[in-house]
Amino acid sequence: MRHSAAVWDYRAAIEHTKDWNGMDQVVLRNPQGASAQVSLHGGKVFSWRNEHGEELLFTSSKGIFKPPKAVRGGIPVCFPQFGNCGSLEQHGFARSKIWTVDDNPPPLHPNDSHGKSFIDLLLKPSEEDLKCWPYSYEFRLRVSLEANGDLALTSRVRNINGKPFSFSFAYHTYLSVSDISEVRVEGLETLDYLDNLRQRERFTEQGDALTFESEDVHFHPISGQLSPDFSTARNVDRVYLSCPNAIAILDHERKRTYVIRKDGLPDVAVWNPWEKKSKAMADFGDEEYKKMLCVDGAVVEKPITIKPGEEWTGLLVLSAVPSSFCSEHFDLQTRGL
Ligand SMILES: O=P(O)(O)OC[C@H]1O[C@@H](O)[C@H](O)[C@@H](O)[C@@H]1O
Repeated sequence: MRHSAAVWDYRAAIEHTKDWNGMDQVVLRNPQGASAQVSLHGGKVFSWRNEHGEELLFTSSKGIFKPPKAVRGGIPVCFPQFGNCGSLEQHGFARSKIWTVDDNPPPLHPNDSHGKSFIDLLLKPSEEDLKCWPYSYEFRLRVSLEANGDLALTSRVRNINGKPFSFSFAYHTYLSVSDISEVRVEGLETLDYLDNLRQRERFTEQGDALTFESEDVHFHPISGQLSPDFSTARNVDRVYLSCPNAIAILDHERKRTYVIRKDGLPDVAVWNPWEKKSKAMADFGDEEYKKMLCVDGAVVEKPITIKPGEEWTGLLVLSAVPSSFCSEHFDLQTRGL
């Protein structure tokens, strides 16, 4: 499929195809050659490639491709529950459902369509679903590949029920990294977080950017204690609260920076299973924890409640840029956005 930038047809840049498991998927392209693959299984972005064809999302080589199991990697949507804080299955049911494509989605504004392609996926509860979560809703997920290669996800959850309902949410974003010990997360300094490895106890992050140590156990430089809130961590399973709307993940070895911008998503979950948990997960390679980091725009601490007829929107925009290009520009954004 060829597209001239001058007559870019954003609807024609969408290809409906099947993944290797025979599951329906949609491929979005931009004029520069970036692409995103979206699977209807789980309503999930499966792959996001830059214009050089480099994959920016992690997918486990041991992923289990058998619905309804969610394949480990990409960007599964956690809804209507994040983690196990509720009566539903871990991370909610949306990630294991088969979504549909809206063939007639609300159009883009003409000024906003240049070089962009997008798809709207829909999830509505079946009779069976209503038995385990008795609320009627319409979930519209717009996945959009921008002219500059950014990936934008917009979730709209509408209450079409007779009474209010509450939910938590996350874009469970598996970023691909060169080596976890080369990665630094900026934007979470000094924030409070709930530590899932310590019964969701609340801690405060130190002033340094979050890094991930590969070998030795680290001690707090002042107290000398092995400190849970020391900003160098190994296995991490935390929910940072009331975060800024831009977070940067710097991969020094690859000289690439991921920037996450978000709106309507106050919290940020950070997860790396590290060695022991990796070995315990059937759908994850023993060493694969070195190649990924989950950084999720999320709503966890204070669930969203929407009344009948109301709609909630959560926006996430992912960029992957050379670190040299990003540093100064992002520095201003994290502090001032
Ligand atoms: O194995 P799952 O259900 O995909 O979850 C992966 C991880 O997801 C993280 O968001 C959770 O905080 C972790 O506790 C969990 O282990």
